[in-house]
Amino acid sequence: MAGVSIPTADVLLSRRVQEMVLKGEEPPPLYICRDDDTEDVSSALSSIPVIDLSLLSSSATICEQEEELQKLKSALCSWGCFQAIGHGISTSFLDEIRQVTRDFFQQPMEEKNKIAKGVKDFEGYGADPVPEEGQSLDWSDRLFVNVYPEDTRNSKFWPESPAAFRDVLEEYTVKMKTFTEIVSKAMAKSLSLEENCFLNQFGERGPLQARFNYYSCCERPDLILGLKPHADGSGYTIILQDDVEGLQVHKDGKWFTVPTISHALLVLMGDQMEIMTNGMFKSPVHRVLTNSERERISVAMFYTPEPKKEIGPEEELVNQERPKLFKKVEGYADTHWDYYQRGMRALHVAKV
Ligand SMILES: O=C(O)CCC(=O)C(=O)O
Ligand SMILES: [Fe+2]
Repeated sequence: MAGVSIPTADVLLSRRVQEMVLKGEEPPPLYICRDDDTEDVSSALSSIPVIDLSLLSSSATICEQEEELQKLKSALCSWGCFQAIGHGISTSFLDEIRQVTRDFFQQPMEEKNKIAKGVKDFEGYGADPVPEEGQSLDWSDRLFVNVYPEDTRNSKFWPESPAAFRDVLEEYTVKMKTFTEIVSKAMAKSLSLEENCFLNQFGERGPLQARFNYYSCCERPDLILGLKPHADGSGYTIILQDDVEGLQVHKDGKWFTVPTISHALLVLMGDQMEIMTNGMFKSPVHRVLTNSERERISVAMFYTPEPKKEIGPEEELVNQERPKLFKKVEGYADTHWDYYQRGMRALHVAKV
């Protein structure tokens, strides 16, 4: 038909979903990806396990510690994720992070575009590059920044407005670094491994990268996803949700909604932890639904081994019943860092 052109992915990715919604535009066809009839969403009572990290500290009894470690192992071997409570980060501080995130996205486009990313880059405000042609697009905008180690930060991508954003993110980074130390040790202990083994694989300079997600309201939640099904290429990811549900984890052929708990952090295994545990911990496929009434925000913190580090299955987890499932994978050049950067699953390159 002469005169009618359907916008391409490149054109759409240079625009913001939030902008289309504010202008009252119809969702373009490239965002349409799901056929609800084929979806199998679980209404089962079983849900993502909740782990109380305070029960893993030396102030808890040995019996409490053992019990919580068993729960942790079972959660990661079956679900590949858990909701962490008792982590020592106050609800009021978590609320502050949620608030600066909302305040950032509520600003005029002009302000946000001061830290816009290039179409093919990762850092900055915008949309992810699409790794494969023909993939549907996500109904979300995001801000992605390196936060640790400090010398990898690009201050030009750290918002100056809202005024509190930088300080809050800096404080959150410090807390996340401590959190990853606690959780990495607990995961090792749950598998009866030396407590520092995963931390040694990540390395002292294992990067933390923050992704602030904004899911605008969507008039067709039956057809459009906030984030399409994917597994994270990270070591593991720590997700702070707001009070709007939307995140779902795939398990046993069904989708399970992650309940919102205001003081909890969802810890979700990525491909690198699946490799390091020789497949014992699962890196679950997950997705985000859209919502016609309320927008949603989340903050995902990706924790990844140092880019140049070689990682592989812990030797103690390789035995006759569980032969080595993965090769060692190096950092650069088509290996773990490369795949993580492209947002693709690393597992298929790492299989023995
Ligand atoms: O928004 C969420 O809850 C999940 C985000 C996520 O899966 C990601 O950023 O990789
Ligand atoms: Fe994810």
